[in-house]
Amino acid sequence: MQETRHITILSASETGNSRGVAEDLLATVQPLFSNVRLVDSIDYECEDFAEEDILIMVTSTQGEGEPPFEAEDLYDFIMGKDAPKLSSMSFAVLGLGDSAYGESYNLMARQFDARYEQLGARRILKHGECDFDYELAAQQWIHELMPVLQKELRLSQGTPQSKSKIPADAADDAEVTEASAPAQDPSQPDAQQRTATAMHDSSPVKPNAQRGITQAGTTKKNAKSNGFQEFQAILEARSMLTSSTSEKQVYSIRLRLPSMETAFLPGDMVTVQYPNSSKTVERLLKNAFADKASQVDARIVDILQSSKDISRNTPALIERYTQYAPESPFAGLQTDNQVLRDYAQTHPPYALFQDFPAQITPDQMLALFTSSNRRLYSISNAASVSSGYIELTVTKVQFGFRNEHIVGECTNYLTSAPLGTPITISILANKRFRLPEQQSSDIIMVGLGSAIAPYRAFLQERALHAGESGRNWLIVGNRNPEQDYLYRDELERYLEQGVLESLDIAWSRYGDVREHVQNVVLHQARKLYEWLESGAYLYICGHDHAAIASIEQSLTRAVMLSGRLTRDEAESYIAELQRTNHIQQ
Ligand SMILES: Cc1cc2nc3c(=O)[nH]c(=O)nc-3n(C[C@H](O)[C@H](O)[C@H](O)COP(=O)(O)O)c2cc1C
Repeated sequence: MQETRHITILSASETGNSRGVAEDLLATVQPLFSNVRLVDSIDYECEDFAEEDILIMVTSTQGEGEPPFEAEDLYDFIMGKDAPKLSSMSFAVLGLGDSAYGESYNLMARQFDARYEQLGARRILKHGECDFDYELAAQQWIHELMPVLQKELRLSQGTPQSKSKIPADAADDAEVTEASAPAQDPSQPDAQQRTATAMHDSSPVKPNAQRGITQAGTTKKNAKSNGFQEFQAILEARSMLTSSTSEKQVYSIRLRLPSMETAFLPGDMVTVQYPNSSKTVERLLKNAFADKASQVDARIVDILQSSKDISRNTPALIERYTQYAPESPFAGLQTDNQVLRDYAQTHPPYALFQDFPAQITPDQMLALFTSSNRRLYSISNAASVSSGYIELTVTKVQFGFRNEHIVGECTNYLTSAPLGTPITISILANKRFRLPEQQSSDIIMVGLGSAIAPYRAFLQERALHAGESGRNWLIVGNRNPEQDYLYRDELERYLEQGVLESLDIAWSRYGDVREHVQNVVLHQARKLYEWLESGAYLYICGHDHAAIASIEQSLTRAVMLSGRLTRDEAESYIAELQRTNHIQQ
């Protein structure tokens, strides 16, 4: 072993997934080569780049194609003009992302990979791109990396067995993943989360230990999940926020926390573990095994029901399935292929078995599903006002697919489980979605539908400090004021009390006037620009990517009009506000 050689595993993670993969990589490399260290991006000294020998980076992509919070400084440094030459460094990059994000899918992995090469470093392995259900793909990439590293370091040992587990084989290897979707999108069945745009906290990252929760990615794994701690909360109360005549059913859900788990901040999120309904499991088995479905081993049925995400389709799932259905049109396609992505977006997993029947065993079928049964929601209350419980704003997901009535498994669970049911959750600190450090700063909150959830927490917190807080302006969209006015009483009270300086609601299905949030942004261009000019923080939040893109376009237009700027100037203006965390999108 040549002691002069050294490996740095650099982890850039926000919710702990990449950190977990980096830990697995460390555990795999260490038995062969001891001169290896694992560093979180937040702790990385950028001048060390010049000294690196072999750098293996595991990074997720966050926001809309942004680095994880902890890697922002590192990103700015390495992308900046003062980045050092890296001609003596060898590198490989593994990315974790979610193909639902379209063009920004694994953007960080691609950018870091390209940049290291541009700075003169030598790539030893093609960068990897893992999707939503990243675990298996990450293991495969590590498996490819090991012989390359051995060759690089001229090690003679055989490839060690990875110490990390192959998720599909384990019933309890739960990994938090997230999904969200509009109700009509069968691929992403449980809506509401992906508050895709988030406020950066301009303050340094603070350990969450004192808040009684585990900060993702900086603490040891617990037995079940990477990076964060799960515990049981009790389903305490549930009420409908929409009227009985509304097409959508939106609920307020209250979960009582155990006494030690009360700390969270406005903007934080929660993962919810749900059981799949027996109907969903039966439908899957029926489509996979036809009249032999009833003979499938009870163990497999139990794992499918209690531990797997079997309702969200992904390109990676289709790719795995294609090995059993080589005649399918997806054979040979990469996971970034648009045909594959489109199918994943519009078909639940069981449709694969319907459309491209394959000879597959129950164990093989089980191994297709690598993601665990968890969904992510924004917390809609502030702990400072209502400690001891969290509230969620949950739209019940339901849609028709080929004459079947499909319900989102998690939203169905949350909206129908009996009160008193213990529900396994974990709280995730969301450092990208924070109120400004200066209470006196104004805030503008732009959101769609149930994405009002984190803003409700913001408003509760700001109301508490009403005298010292800056102005609050809420711009939200929903369908119909008579049926879909979420938190009406609270918002009207805040208006009366002056907590809300302005409230604009765009009703998209009300009479002849069909208003959308992007129109409101344009109509209010001047006021919006004035607020931004005076230092306001702007939050944009929602899970409908097309609508968010329209809001962004309106924002650019609003800045052009009110600031009398060219498009380029307006885009630079917005980019600067994003850089300084005054806008997150
Ligand atoms: C708010 C939010 C924004 C995200 N944005 C992107 C994105 O733009 N592109 C992408 O490929 N994945 C995106 N993802 C998916 C994450 O990269 C993925 O969940 C990853 O496993 C997270 O890894 P981490 O826990 O190490 O941060 C996003 C996830 C969240 C919660």
